Amino acid sequence: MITVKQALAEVLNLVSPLPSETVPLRQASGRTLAAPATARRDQPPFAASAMDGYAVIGLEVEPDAMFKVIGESAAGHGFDGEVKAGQTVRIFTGAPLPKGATRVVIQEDVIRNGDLITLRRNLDENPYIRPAGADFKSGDQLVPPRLLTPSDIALLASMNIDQVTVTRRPVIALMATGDELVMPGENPGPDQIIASNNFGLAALVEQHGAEARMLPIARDNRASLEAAFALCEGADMVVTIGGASVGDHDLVAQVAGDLGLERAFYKIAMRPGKPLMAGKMMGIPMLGLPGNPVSSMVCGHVYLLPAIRAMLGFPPEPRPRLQATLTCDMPANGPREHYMRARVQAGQITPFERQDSALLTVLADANALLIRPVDAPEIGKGETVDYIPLG
Ligand SMILES: Nc1nc2c(c(=O)[nH]1)N[C@H]1C(S)=C(S)[C@@H](COP(=O)(O)OP(=O)(O)OC[C@H]3O[C@@H](n4cnc5c(N)ncnc54)[C@H](O)[C@@H]3O)O[C@H]1N2
Ligand code: MOO
Repeated sequence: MITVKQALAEVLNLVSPLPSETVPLRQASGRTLAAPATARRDQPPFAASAMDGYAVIGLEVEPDAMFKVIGESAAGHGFDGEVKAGQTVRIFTGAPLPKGATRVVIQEDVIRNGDLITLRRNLDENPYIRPAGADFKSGDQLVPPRLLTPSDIALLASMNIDQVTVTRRPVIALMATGDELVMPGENPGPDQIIASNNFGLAALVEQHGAEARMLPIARDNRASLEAAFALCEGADMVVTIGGASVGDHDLVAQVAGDLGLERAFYKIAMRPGKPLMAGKMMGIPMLGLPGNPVSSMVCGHVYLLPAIRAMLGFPPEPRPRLQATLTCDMPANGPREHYMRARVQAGQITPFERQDSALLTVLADANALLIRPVDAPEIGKGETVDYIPLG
C-alpha cells in the first residue's frame, strides 16, 4: 500500500495542462482563464457623479449658498459647457462631471426654486465624485490561471472584452461497472440497485470546470468492459467506478491491463478508497475508483479534482485543507488515513457516528471530510483537526 500523498503525486504525474481556446464572454463563466485579459479602457472613462444632485465648484459650498442652474448632465448625455463661479449643473448618478465642477451636492441638501438652488445647513461632506479610472485603467489585467466567477464576467464585460481565452475543458469519461446497476428512472430487478456514483462524480467534475462524458454502464464481463473502454477515445481522463477490488467479478484491472494499462499504483493506505488504481491506457490517464458510493466520491475529491485543476493549468497540489475544533473525543486511528464525513459549523467540527462507505445520506449531510492521519493517537474534544470542505 502507498500513502495518499504518494498516490496523489502519481495521479498528478499522469496529467498535464490542456491547450486553450477562445470563447465568447457569455460562455466564459466557470471556465479557467488561460491568457491575460487586458482592459481596453478606463472605468469610469470620465470623472462621474456618484449621486443625483448638483455639480458645483467645491470651494463655493457653504450653508445657504445660492447657485444658478445652467444645464443638465445625465448618464449618456453629458453637459458641454463649463461650471463657473455661482453656477451649477443638475447632475445624475453616472453622468460625466462637467468641466469646472469639483463636487456634487446631493439633491436632499438643496432647495430648488426655478433656476436657483439654495444649499441647506448640515451638508453632506462627501464630494460624490468617482474619478476617471477609479475601478480600473486601460491595460489592467486579469491574470491566469483564474477560475472565472460571475463577478469576473461582469468585470471582463466592463473592460470591453467580448472574447476570452480559456483552457479547454477536460473531458472526463465516467464508466460505472457492475451487473447490479440500472440507471435512475429505470425499473431495477430484485437484485439490482440504482447507479449513483457516476451521477455524483459527473456533477462534481462539472462543478469544477470539466466536462463529464457519461458512458453506458459496463457489465461485469470482458466484452462489455472492452466496449465501454472503446468509447473513451478522445477523453482527457478515463474514470472507472467499481470492479476494483479482489472479488471474482472485479475485472476492471484485468481488462484495462489487456488494453495496455501501465499501472502507476494499486491500493492506498486510505479509508475509504483503499482499492484505487491509476495509470495510463491508450495514452489516456486512467483512474480506477472503488465502487462503494462514498469511496468513489471521496476519491473524486481527493484525486480527481486536483487532476482536473492541474489540467486546467492550476498548480498540481492537494485540495486545500482547513482547520476546525473537535466537538468530541476520537479514538486512535489505524494504518489508513481516514476521511470522515463531518459537519463544520462556526469553526467547530463534528464527525458523523456512522462512517460505512455505502451511506450516501451521511455524505449528503456532511459539509467536510475530517482527516485522521495514519496511526494518529486518540484525540480530545477542543483539539484542532484538518478537514477538506465539501460542496
Ligand atoms: N475481501 C475483500 N473485499 C473487499 C475489499 C478487500 O480488501 N477485501 N475491499 C473493500 C473495499 S475497501 C471496497 S471500497 C470495495 C470496493 O470494491 P469494488 O471497487 O470492486 O466495487 P464493487 O464491488 O463493484 O462495488 C462495491 C459496492 O458499490 C456499489 N456500486 C458500484 N458501482 C456503483 C455505482 N456506479 N453506483 C452505486 N453503487 C455502486 C456496488 O453495488 C457494491 O455495493 O470492496 C470491498 N471488498
Ligand atoms: O474504499 Mo473502501 O471501504 O475503503 O470503502
